[in-house]
Amino acid sequence: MSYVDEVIEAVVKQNPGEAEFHQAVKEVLDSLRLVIEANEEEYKKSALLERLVEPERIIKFRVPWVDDKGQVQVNRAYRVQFSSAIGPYKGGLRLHPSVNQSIIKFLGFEQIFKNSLTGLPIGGGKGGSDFDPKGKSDREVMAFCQSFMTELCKYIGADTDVPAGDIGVGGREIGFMYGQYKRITGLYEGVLTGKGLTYGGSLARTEATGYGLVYLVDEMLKQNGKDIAGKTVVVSGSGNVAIYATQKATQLGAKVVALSDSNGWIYDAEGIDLDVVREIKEVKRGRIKEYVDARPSAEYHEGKGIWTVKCDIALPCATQNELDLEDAKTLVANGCFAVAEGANMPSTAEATDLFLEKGILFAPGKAANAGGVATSALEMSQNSQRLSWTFEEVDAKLKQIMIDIFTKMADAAKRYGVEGNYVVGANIAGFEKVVAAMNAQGIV
Ligand SMILES: NC(=O)C1=CN([C@@H]2O[C@H](COP(=O)(O)OP(=O)(O)OC[C@H]3O[C@@H](n4cnc5c(N)ncnc54)[C@H](O)[C@@H]3O)[C@@H](O)[C@H]2O)C=CC1
Ligand SMILES: O=C(O)CCC(=O)C(=O)O
Repeated sequence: MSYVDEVIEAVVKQNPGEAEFHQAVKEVLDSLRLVIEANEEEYKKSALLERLVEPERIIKFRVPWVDDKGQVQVNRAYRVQFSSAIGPYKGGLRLHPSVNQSIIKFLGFEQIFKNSLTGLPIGGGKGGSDFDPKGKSDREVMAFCQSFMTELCKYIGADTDVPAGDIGVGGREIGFMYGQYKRITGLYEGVLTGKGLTYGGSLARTEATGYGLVYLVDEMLKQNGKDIAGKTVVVSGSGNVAIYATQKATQLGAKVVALSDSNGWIYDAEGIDLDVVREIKEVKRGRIKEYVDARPSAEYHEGKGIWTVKCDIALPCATQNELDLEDAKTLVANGCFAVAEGANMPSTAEATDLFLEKGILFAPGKAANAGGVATSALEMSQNSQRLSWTFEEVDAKLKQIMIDIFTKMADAAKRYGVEGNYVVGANIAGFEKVVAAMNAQGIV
């Protein structure tokens, strides 16, 4: 059995029930076979892969809080500090009822390579809780966030571990968490990113993941003789990433015709009116079906099915495994020629394989959505300098970082004889820097 297969088998055996984590490890290690086989003896001797797939630390804790009826609720929370090889742990916090150790570990593992691809000095981590912010009052969200941070603050810091937002964690939640961190530790430091602009946040961080996704798509299309202008785009989700991906794609001349949430999806043949979506999602915290109240010519469909909408470019921006083999077949049959992942691991392994087999331009999440964490690293730099850069400055850096990420993954794929396979390219390019840092630092 090859070294890669031995490690994959051990990961499955030693982490029972962690399906998403197994999936992420398999996807990464499978695509690294070319590199690993060329260095097998050396990597095996230093147990490089065994160290890479084992988090440095997992913190698991309870979060008690009081709801509006005076009832005490208890949630379970995690922070997975996966790898500090190239910098302090960095990665978001997810608040969603589906959160468990497997999901946080898969996200933390992906984050190692994504953060490496940004070219900035940030390690990999992720956290979250099974708390569901949906339907909770502001006071309940604050009570949860304060209790969550009361425990988490013991393990994080501006130079050790810097969390940020992810599903269910936006400006409101980051504000409550930051206030509690400061109150307990007395430190006014860049311990979280995605902060509000009045207390150390960076301009363009809110937009960064969605904008970065479209900058990368733009570059991928250009390098393949195509143009985003005039193309029809389907974006799934309607949260932070989806909203700003829609905005940037529209600015670059594309037409976004569909968005979704966990209940259903909307189709607007004239192009999504983002003001309506932002009012529903960012102000009212409502459901996407309310869109048709303001735009009666649009359609709302309950349940899954957004990938049946005919498009040139698909941008899955909701959640993991939201796009399966059947969806991929439908997209290809409908003429879709490019897919870029705004979410983390939204395509199943089978769907990804089909896209690659059919020659679809496919940008994996760890490259395509890296603009968010890259801009978080820029927020950390501004906090350290005690300076604030302009929107234009941050946006220009973000754009260059996304172009560089495309170049790195395209070059790595070419170097290993699989030109155009950006899955292999992104994994190799991310892996190389992490391995060099691990080797330089001895057996730790
Ligand atoms: N916010 C950020 O900076 C970054 C986010 N991501 C990833 O992007 C994805 C979306 O995150 P955000 O937009 O930040 O979260 P969000 O909480 O702002 O929005 C999530 C969206 O996904 C939808 N959704 C959740 N579960 C769904 C399901 N089962 N089916 C259909 N829709 C569903 C929600 O209704 C919501 O519209 C996640 O995979 C996240 O890990 C990746 C990089 C950075
Ligand atoms: O901005 C960050 O630190 C985290 C972003 C994130 O969670 C992600 O890239 O998936």
